Amino acid sequence: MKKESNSMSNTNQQLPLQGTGGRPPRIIISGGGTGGHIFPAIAIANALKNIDPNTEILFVGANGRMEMEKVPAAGYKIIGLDIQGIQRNSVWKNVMFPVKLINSVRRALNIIRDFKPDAAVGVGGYASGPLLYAASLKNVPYLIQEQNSYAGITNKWLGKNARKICVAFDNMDRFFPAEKIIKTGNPIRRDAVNIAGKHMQALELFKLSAFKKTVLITGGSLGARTLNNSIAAGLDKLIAADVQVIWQTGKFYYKQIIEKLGEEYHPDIKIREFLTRMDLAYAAADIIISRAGAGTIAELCMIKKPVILVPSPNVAEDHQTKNALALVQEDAAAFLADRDAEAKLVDRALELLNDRELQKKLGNNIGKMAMPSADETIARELLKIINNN
Ligand SMILES: CC(=O)N[C@H]1[C@@H](OP(=O)(O)OP(=O)(O)OC[C@H]2O[C@@H](n3ccc(=O)[nH]c3=O)[C@H](O)[C@@H]2O)O[C@H](CO)[C@@H](O)[C@@H]1O
Repeated sequence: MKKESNSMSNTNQQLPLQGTGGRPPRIIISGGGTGGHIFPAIAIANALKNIDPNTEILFVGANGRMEMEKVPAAGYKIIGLDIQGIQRNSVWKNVMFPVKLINSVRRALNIIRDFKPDAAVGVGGYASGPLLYAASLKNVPYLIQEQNSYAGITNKWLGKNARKICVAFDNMDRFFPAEKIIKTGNPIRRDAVNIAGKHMQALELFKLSAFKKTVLITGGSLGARTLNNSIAAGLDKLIAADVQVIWQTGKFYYKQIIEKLGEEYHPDIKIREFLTRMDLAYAAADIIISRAGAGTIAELCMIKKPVILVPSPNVAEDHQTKNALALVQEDAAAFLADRDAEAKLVDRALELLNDRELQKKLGNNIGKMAMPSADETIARELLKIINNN
């Protein structure tokens, strides 16, 4: 596996930025479903625009999914395909799947015909499959960005025709042809991790006291039931310890938590459905409790704060545990199994808040694992693909 350095090579910098016929490059970025796919996609788009503001970028997502809201909010155009994933819990819900898939490939072929991209990117999620399949039918070269230490069936299959596969973990040749793999790290939105000098602004936004310790709880882009239950079970202890909390519940759980606790439960407990300013949430936090999604982990490495990871056990091949252990092995994060969280999480958080030495060690070590230029490295790889085509 080839490993890219974090700084750009000269060869890369001298790349002419041109699409077909000398016009600026046109690129389709496809995928989504959760923040873990969408935000890396936006980071790659931002890096492409940073290299050449004239680059034309079109996103292709799945109707009804988070990308249809988050991508326009980031300033990019998106077209939705009428595609869903296989529903494992119900055979009936899958009856329309083959029809939707065929229609999505047709629609993707039309999008490619109209937009005339020089290259495409797939970040995983429902829309990547039909779009990249259509790209291969139309001889449009494409790159895959795999965030996790485990690749799903669709990405493995798409990997066969990909020009490059950008990954964040070692040993990915279990899933993809070794000669196509580049270890770039996961692309992160730079504004989400730019926390320098923002502590006061963060305290103001969340109406927090400068004299109390702050715990940030994040369950990833959708929130996490176990983290919510664990915090709810330990609220009295947190309040008694005079700790303030930014508690991101996730969209699915917010209403029921608010119904139970009330909007203004306690002035030190800030309950939020979704955090649009992750930078300020990270800036406010003394310690962070988090799921172990790949994108969140890449961000945590950049902000260098002490973290307790509680990986979700409900993801393919238990990949969040692998994501978390990669850090734990380097003494870069504390770890708590999902099954122990309700009984132990709040106590562990309070212990960590009182242990300055451990906080320092974890913060230093997690910072060593950051790969800050993944977005730019991937953007340059894509431009190389266009150049060589
Ligand atoms: C349940 C599930 O399937 N999780 C997967 C999903 O996680 P998920 O969608 O949670 O994604 P990640 O943890 O990788 O990233 C979450 C992203 O959402 C942002 N954010 C989060 C909360 C919030 O309130 N505001 C906000 O902006 C974070 O800053 C981060 O950029 O994709 C990841 C990357 O493929 C996988 O590793 C996870 O296993």
